Amino acid sequence: MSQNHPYLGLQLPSNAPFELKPSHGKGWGAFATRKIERGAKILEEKPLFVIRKHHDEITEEDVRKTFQQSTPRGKQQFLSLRDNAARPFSSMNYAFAENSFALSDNPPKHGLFLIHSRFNHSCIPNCNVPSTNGEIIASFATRDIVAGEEITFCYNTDFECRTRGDRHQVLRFTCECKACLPGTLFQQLSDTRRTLIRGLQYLTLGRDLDGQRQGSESPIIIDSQLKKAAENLAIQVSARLVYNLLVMSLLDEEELMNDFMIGRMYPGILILSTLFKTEGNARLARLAMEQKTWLEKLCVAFRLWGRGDVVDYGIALQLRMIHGPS
Ligand SMILES: C[S@@+](CC[C@H](N)C(=O)[O-])C[C@H]1O[C@@H](n2cnc3c(N)ncnc32)[C@H](O)[C@@H]1O
Repeated sequence: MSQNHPYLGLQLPSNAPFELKPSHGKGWGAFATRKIERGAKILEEKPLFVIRKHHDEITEEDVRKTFQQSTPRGKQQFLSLRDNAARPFSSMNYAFAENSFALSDNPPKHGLFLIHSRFNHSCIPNCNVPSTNGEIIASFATRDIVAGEEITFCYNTDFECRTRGDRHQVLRFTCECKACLPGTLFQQLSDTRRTLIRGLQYLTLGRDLDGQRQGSESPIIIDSQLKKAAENLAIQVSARLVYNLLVMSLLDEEELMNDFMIGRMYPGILILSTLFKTEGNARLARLAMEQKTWLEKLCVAFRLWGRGDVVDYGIALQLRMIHGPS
């Protein structure tokens, strides 16, 4: 059946390091045809077409109109899309939603991408969420990928803070990656690590994933005084550094540490480590950051635990200015 599947008509770049083929239990997917080194570009792709609206405002009529304006080849490629490689999509709007990526929020812009949309999801992926540059999107290997391995990215940006059950509710399919396989030690630890990361994020940002405060019915932080201190952005700089390094160590254990994650988190941690004004604290923070691994940095930073610094009050003031009044 896969010999005459419409996806075989999708044109890959001549140097693409992957092929499209059936992926067990996941429709079709992209599989490496040779070793792809960490950091290497996997695919750069232009959209088949673009719709300039917020995704929840895009209608069947919008997609139909844009489709009508496409070239005959574009039309044929759009019509070759299948709902998880099986049946034709029930509507053009649904086909667009399942095969598009946001290009910008302001002004809103979504592009339909034929090839990147064939990449399946993993909660421990080996590829970044395709990054945008104008209307072009690109994906890179976040670790070495061996020939034959499936190329995956994580469909949601906050999954490092969500447990398996939580993730599956959002995904609407059952992921079977290493972090999702029930009955394994890794999976149990994964849920614990991701819950801890969510709590540590609450402690440093004073807000939950959705930007909200937790009600008492969702006790990620059960110590009410600590929760209040977090919400008032009054957590000491020493504790902030420890919480941040603990997040990095947990991400490392979870196999989610990669150049994109480092790029997102490290600059803030580095700034934090230079804020200490008390000499002994400043020395310890420097020593922590000089260590090689995240765990080693964390172990040294633990020696700062509970040590107040003259900068604590100033940081709270600055953060309140950034985050607004609590
Ligand atoms: C954007 S498509 C990915 C390509 C799709 N497999 C295909 O054949 O066209 C997203 C759909 O693929 C399936 N999928 C993606 N990742 C999956 C996973 N880890 N486990 C099971 N199904 C998955 C789901 O049906 C999902 O709605």
